[in-house]
Amino acid sequence: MFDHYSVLKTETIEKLNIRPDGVYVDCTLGGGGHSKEIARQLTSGHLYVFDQDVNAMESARDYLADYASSITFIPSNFRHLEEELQARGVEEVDGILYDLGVSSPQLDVKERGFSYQQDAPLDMRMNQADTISAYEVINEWAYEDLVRIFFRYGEEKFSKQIARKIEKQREKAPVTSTGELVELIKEGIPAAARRKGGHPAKRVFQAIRIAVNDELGAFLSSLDQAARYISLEGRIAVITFHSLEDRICKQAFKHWSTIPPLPKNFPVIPEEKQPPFTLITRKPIEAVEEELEENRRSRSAKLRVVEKVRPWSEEFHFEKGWKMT
Ligand SMILES: C[S@@+](CC[C@H](N)C(=O)[O-])C[C@H]1O[C@@H](n2cnc3c(N)ncnc32)[C@H](O)[C@@H]1O
Repeated sequence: MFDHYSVLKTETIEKLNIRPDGVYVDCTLGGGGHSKEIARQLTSGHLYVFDQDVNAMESARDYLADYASSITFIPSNFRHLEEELQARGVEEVDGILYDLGVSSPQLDVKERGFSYQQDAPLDMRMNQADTISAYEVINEWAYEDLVRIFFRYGEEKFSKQIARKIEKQREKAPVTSTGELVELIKEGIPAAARRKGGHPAKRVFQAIRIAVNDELGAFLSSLDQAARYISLEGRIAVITFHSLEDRICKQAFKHWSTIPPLPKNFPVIPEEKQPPFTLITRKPIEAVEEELEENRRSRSAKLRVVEKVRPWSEEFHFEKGWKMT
């Protein structure tokens, strides 16, 4: 059975303003904790749930068995949000939730290769049907690409040194396990720096995981679809766990809720320039002490919520203008 602590559960459900007859989407089903809370509040309403991990979906299906008639399971990447909802005849929804990243079971099942704490094959695919795993990234990607992802997605200062160690090793034989990779990362980081800032492999593992699953690309592409799909007065809630996803969320929400620059002396703001969303959380909501005591992962969690106040206009499309800084 999937055992998963649902981060910021009470706060998220409260901010989603669930209507018993509403239509909701949980983009990241995982263990099903948030979904169960949403489903419990529905009478004639319906919940669509996405997860690209079929194992997660099968376990959550059991966990949610009491609410089966109110839930449609969609085993797909949430980057296909619009397409999958359209295929099921859904025209708009009243609330969408993203609780990003990996679930505890994905981290805990050693063979999935997400953890730097346990020796396992290099994998890290959330969707086990995907063709690129951590093995391909580590053994086949060019030195420059490794440096780029370690630096951008892991904010690792010693990206070049670590990539050089990997390059040297794979000239002799492929790197096949997380244990071998942890050793190479340690060798690439000077001893003094290795003792600071948590486990030395943490940042590089995060970077590889983001790259393998194209996590930022999927999130960016899904967000604009969510913005179009949500009904008036509907809300989008996002829980992020690291600064890169939080930056995307914060900037997208700001973009959707701000009047774009207008020519000087513009007499009135035309309707299509009026921002379609308003911020429900000016500052992100973080876990309270009680939750922090129960769950370590909640420490880095940030919840942001927006509400749709006007019809969507393509003027506010966010993905096209986003640049990684
Ligand atoms: C943090 S867990 C969600 C936990 C869930 N809210 C709960 O209460 O149990 C994130 C889940 O989202 C899934 N996921 C991450 N990125 C995804 C994507 N792009 N498309 C579909 N599912 C994704 C992962 O496979 C994982 O099961």
